[in-house]
Amino acid sequence: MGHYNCSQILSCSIFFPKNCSPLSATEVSSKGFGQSRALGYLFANSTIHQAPCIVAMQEDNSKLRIPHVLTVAGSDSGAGAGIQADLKACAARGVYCSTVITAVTAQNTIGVQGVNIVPEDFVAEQLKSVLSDMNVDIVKTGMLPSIGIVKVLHHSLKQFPVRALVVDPVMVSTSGDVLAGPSILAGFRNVLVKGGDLASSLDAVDIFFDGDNFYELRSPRVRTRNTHGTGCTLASCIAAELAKGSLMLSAVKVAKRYVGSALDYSKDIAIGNGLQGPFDHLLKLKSNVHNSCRPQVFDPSDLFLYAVTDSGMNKKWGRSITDAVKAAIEGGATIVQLREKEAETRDFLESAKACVEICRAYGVPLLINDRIDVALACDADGVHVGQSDTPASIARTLLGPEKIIGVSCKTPEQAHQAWVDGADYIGCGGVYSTNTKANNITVGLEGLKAVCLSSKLPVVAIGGIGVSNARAVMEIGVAALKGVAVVSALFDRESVLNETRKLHALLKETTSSVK
Ligand SMILES: Cc1ncc(COP(=O)(O)OP(=O)(O)O)c(N)n1
Ligand SMILES: Cc1ncsc1CCOP(=O)(O)O
Ligand SMILES: [Mg+2]
Repeated sequence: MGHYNCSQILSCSIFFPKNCSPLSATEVSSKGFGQSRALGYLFANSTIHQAPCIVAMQEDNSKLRIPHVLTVAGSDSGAGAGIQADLKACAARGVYCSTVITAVTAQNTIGVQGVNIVPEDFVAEQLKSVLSDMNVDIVKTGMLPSIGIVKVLHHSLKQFPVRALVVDPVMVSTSGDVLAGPSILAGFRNVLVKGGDLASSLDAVDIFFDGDNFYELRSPRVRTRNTHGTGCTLASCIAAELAKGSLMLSAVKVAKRYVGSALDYSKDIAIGNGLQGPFDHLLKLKSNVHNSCRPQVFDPSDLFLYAVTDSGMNKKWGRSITDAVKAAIEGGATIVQLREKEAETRDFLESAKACVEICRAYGVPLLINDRIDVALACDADGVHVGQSDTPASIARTLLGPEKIIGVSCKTPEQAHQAWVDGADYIGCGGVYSTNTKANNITVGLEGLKAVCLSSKLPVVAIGGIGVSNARAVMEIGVAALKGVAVVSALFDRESVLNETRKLHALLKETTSSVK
């Protein structure tokens, strides 16, 4: 991070709602920035430095106080910018966002086809509704289409002060026209000058001024057409971080990093036919497009033949994890778990990514044993955790609602807790003793049956199971038992394909006779 000297700064002025007095202020006018087009400017009240942290603050022992940003901006029908971008950015950053709409625009990725400005008195009414009731922490402004609306906002903020104001004025249009000169900037203490639109620069360089020092914030430029709404999003994200109690500089840094990640994540998505598309604030669309052939909901029948890998066994037989996984699926495995206890994290991640590709191509879910970080990094379908691993409730929080979570249980109480924690299935065992997990307490068929009878979740049996005893396991005849999970009977063998086929055929036979 570099420092800029004061000869590069011009003065300007603006009000703050808390005291409405002009503060000394600045604008960066270094050569490159002064000549650039479509710069956005963001401002916020420096009093935020004394702000307490309010994230999920408890009020009167019962109410949870949620950080709250009010955005005062225009609606973008294409939902890439404006109010819609602000809502998505705040949601992504975990902050409540209320909205006062100043104008309704008809726009898409091609351009703006129409603008309908909301009457001043109705903007005032919206402001009063929200500010008089909702404990707003930070106000963020976007499109303020008339002096009258600026005055209305000023008046409302005098009546209902907030902790800080983040202003995102449009100074220069994308076409290069100056829409507001330096004089409107007088009074800001904290200023961020965005350099993201300087297309000639390899990096995206912004300059932040906190009233005393200048900081250069540099990140790699993301090459993408999907940049519509980056300014609104950056400003909203700064507002969101401030609402959570961040200091100004860290709020700006987090916001810049968030926008960079969102752009990078969305760089190849295609929405609309125009030159500048929107990006994905929630970092979700790409994976959904990518995974569109994958079932979104866990299907308990996937537990039928559960193949669990073991790197030691694959190494012993001279095969890679990917070859082992492919052979198991071709032999009939209906779900795969990578249980790579010895692997280095980097190697594990690399093979996990390759296995995700393979499993996705076959439409078979892939879970990761123990390692939630690896599951997230390779976008696996879920994880399997044991009683001494990360609790399933935390795994659920980290992985979100769609991923599959399995939990090892030996007792009905553990099975109940797994259900409470948001798990999808239970792995019950060891049913029989096994060298694969030495010193593991076995539950036997009785223990398996007790867990299955009590469980609200589907169950897969594990531990010492193979062709010789899979029938006995399935024949306990309890509806919750959906299949068997197997390590050595598939992978500590010469041919994974043949062993999986044999076990699959046997399970098929068993289930048809049990029915
Ligand atoms: C399907 C399935 N069931 C149980 C386990 C065992 O998990 P855990 O208790 O965490 O033990 P480790 O596998 O980590 O040794 C499992 N992996 N899969
Ligand atoms: C991971 C695990 N959890 C309980 S037993 C077991 C090992 C199962 O391996 P195998 O199928 O070779 O008995
Ligand atoms: Mg474990």
